[in-house]
Amino acid sequence: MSTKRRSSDTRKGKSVKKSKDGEVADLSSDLEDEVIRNGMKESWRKKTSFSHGSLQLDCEPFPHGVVRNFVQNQSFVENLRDELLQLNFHSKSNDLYKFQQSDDLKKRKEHHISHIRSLLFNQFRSWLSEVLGVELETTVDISCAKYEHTDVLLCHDDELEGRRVAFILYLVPPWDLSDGGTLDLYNTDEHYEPVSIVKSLLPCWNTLLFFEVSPVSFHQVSEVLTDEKCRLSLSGWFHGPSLPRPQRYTEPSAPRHTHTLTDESVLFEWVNETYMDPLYQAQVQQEFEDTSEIRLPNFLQEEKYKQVIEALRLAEIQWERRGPPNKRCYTRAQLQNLPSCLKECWDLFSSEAFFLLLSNLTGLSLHALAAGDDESDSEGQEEQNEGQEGQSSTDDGEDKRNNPDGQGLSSTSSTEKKTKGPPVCVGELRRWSHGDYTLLHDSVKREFALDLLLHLGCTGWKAEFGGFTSYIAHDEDEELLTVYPEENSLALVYRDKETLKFVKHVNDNSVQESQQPLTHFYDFSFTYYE
Ligand SMILES: O=C(O)CCC(=O)C(=O)O
Ligand SMILES: [Fe+2]
Repeated sequence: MSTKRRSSDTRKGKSVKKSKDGEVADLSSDLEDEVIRNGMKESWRKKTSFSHGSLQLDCEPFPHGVVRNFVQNQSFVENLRDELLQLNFHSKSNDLYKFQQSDDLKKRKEHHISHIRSLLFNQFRSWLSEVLGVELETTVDISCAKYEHTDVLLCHDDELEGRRVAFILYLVPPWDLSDGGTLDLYNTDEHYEPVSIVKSLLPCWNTLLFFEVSPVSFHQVSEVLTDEKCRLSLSGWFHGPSLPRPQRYTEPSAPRHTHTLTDESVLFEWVNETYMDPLYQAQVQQEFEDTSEIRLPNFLQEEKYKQVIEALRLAEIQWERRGPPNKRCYTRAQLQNLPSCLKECWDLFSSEAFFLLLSNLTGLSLHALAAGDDESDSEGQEEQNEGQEGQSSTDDGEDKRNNPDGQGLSSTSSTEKKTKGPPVCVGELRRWSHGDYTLLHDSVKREFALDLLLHLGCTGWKAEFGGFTSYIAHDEDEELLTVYPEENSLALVYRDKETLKFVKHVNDNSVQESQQPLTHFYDFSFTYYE
């Protein structure tokens, strides 16, 4: 931890600064008012709210403050904005965000940028240190962000070593709720997991917002919906001693099941007969072994496919929302009252016959009858693997799959496999609409797995709508594979322990550009473990 010191420029008096070109920059005079400062200080200590002049403090759902008219001089702020807009911006996109970030501002020499940086990390930092009763360090941590139509920063808590207070100075034109781009604050549950948005703050010209970074400081920048305005901001963190962090909550993993007992007839009823041909299967397996992924178009037979599409539109399906928002946001169908056609499709993916088909298509040992597998048959073992615990056995865990290179989709070559037990699967029928996504997070158990995705109702879906599945290498932002929604096309992807996946945020283009009624699509998402 770096040395904590109160810098010599803590000014109690006037802070007027003359720039080279004569432009003067003063922070709000309310920041120099002792009565207001003491009021803020007292409220922060008691975790109550406070409002006076251009300053406001609220402690729900977590402590945050607002300073309106942060810089007194209009023309300074306008020139600062123009200076920032001249910088190079880089498009940033991953599971959590899509926006543009400027070059590093730490050392920029432009007049207005260096001046605001100095005001923030000297004068304002001293004020904040006093109000919070915390020594904030002189560390400069600041960047400029530009959010335009469909840009977003999903639910996160900002926690990173050293960060104590987050700040954002908004440099936006007049902004309405309908423009999106609000800063949304979440409340949290007993596990310190975010639950729902309880406060939304509209960005406002020359307004500075700050909040304490803590285990509960979950927030998001909601998607920008206007295509006429740019949400420009300066943001960063004041560093200081971190608040104590309880251990992050690890959610229990979904129960996994062994296959259900069925005969082959289910395959001949449902699956395009092309994929039932052993010669064709051998070709698919060859390709899969080379690339660890394959797409099988027109997977369901035409008639069955039509029935499934029709059934997906039935009102009787109960769609439940899945959270928490720092991990996922989409709906899935409850199994109890699934229309019979969808239940049958579900049963197909869970069936013994399908485990065998997958073995033949991929070369993985998902069934004892698969060539090269020397395991005993796992018939009759149903629903016995609850979560991760049920899988351990006294077997040696040796790789018995007949995939010759022994690797999944990966940038590395780790070979460790799941402790041996019978092959198992876990699945969901999901619906993806505007605003839905999944995020990478620590609770995902990293292991070898075969992912199956069957996209439905997505004809006309475009890559720029989001909703695609992205596979990336752990700890690197390297994209390994993207699975775009394709109608009635089965995607199989074998991933290793170092490979993670997420579904990209479904954005406003899906609503604006798609032909009605294509505002959502569906997928059967199953994962199989050898
Ligand atoms: O721009 C905002 O309102 C918040 C930005 C933010 O949360 C961040 O950069 O971490
Ligand atoms: Fe943040």
